[in-house]
Amino acid sequence: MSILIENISKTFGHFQALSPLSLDINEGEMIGLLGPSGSGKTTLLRIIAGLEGADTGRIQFGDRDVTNLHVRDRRVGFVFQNYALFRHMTVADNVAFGLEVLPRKERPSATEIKKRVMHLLDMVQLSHLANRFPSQLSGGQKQRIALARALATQPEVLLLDEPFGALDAKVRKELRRWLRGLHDELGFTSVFVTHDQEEALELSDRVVVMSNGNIEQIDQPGALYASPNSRFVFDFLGNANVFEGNVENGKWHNQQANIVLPAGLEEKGAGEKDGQLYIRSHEFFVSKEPTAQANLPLRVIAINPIGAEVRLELTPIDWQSNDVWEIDLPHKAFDKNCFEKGQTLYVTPKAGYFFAHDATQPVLLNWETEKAVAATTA
Ligand SMILES: Nc1ncnc2c1ncn2[C@@H]1O[C@H](COP(=O)(O)OP(=O)(O)OP(=O)(O)O)[C@@H](O)[C@H]1O
Repeated sequence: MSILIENISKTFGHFQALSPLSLDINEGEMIGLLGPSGSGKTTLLRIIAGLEGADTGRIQFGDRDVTNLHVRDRRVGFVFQNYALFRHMTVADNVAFGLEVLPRKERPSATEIKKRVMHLLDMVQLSHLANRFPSQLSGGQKQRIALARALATQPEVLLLDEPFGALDAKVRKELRRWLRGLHDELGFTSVFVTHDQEEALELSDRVVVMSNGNIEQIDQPGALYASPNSRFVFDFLGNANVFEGNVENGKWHNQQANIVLPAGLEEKGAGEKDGQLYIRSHEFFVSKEPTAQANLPLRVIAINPIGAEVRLELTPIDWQSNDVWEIDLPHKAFDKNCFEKGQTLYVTPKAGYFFAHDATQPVLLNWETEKAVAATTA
């Protein structure tokens, strides 16, 4: 079922929670609504569900205009963060609930309901727990039951609000994979809310990045990461380090630190301009001396092994940055250099994005190919 959202807006009192926004969701697509707290994700999801009315605009499911339809007539499935299972009902009764409350003429027979519940429990691989009560389940199991319950009435649209928010990292990951598999197998259309960028990038066909009640960018995960169209998206999607630079003699300077401008900036209209360089945490060389390309001294304040990499937290020496810098190194590179807390090191960017103070579009920089190219935007 495709979903068309057209000029939807919402205010609470004087507060504009959603500015008029539009979004086209294809049948069978999985869409992640990603954004910081308060950006309007849940409000948008609730409006799609019919749990909240919009002030303006129109919503269509396939050919059906559902703008003024009651939640129960929209035929969507919901899953919320806090499971919301009925505590006094067994797992099987929880899953059957949506079917039991259907009007008599739509309700399947008792035998059919039983069969469907067992099938759903098989699908979420929990049929052996059919007679347990929610209090006897783990968080991950409860959430899978909540999903089975949401799917019982065979909705064509599934809406999920931080479905895995309350679970630990490992279970989250497993459930993510499992949900994606189920989505592909059953072919429903899903919209889920998350503030976890990894979750959004891993699970979604397209990600909708929101801030302050607006849609900042809509794109496939790879494209979003490679071509953020604003500082906000860049910042939100990946541990960016920001270098504020003023141009002098072919370099960006910040007090004692400097970075050589890459070739090609002029053609892109960003030559000899002051602005900010955004550099992701893995886009650096590190060394014990400055290089011909950059003199960026930093002091190591923390060393944290994170999976396959080591994250160094660093503060600038004799130059200014508002944030702690983070650099991710493969273990090999880290071991070779034997970095220690308190030590001074130098970083040299390999690639980054340049946002000139007077420009709206970023320029993609690549010192390795000595090029600056216009970042493609959605
Ligand atoms: N019923 C309400 N009455 C008043 N303000 C509300 C109401 N619901 C939401 N808001 C406000 O609207 C804004 C958007 O809220 P929303 O819950 O959609 O954000 P969110 O992006 O889902 O945030 P979170 O990730 O924290 O859940 C917030 O500033 C919130 O305080």
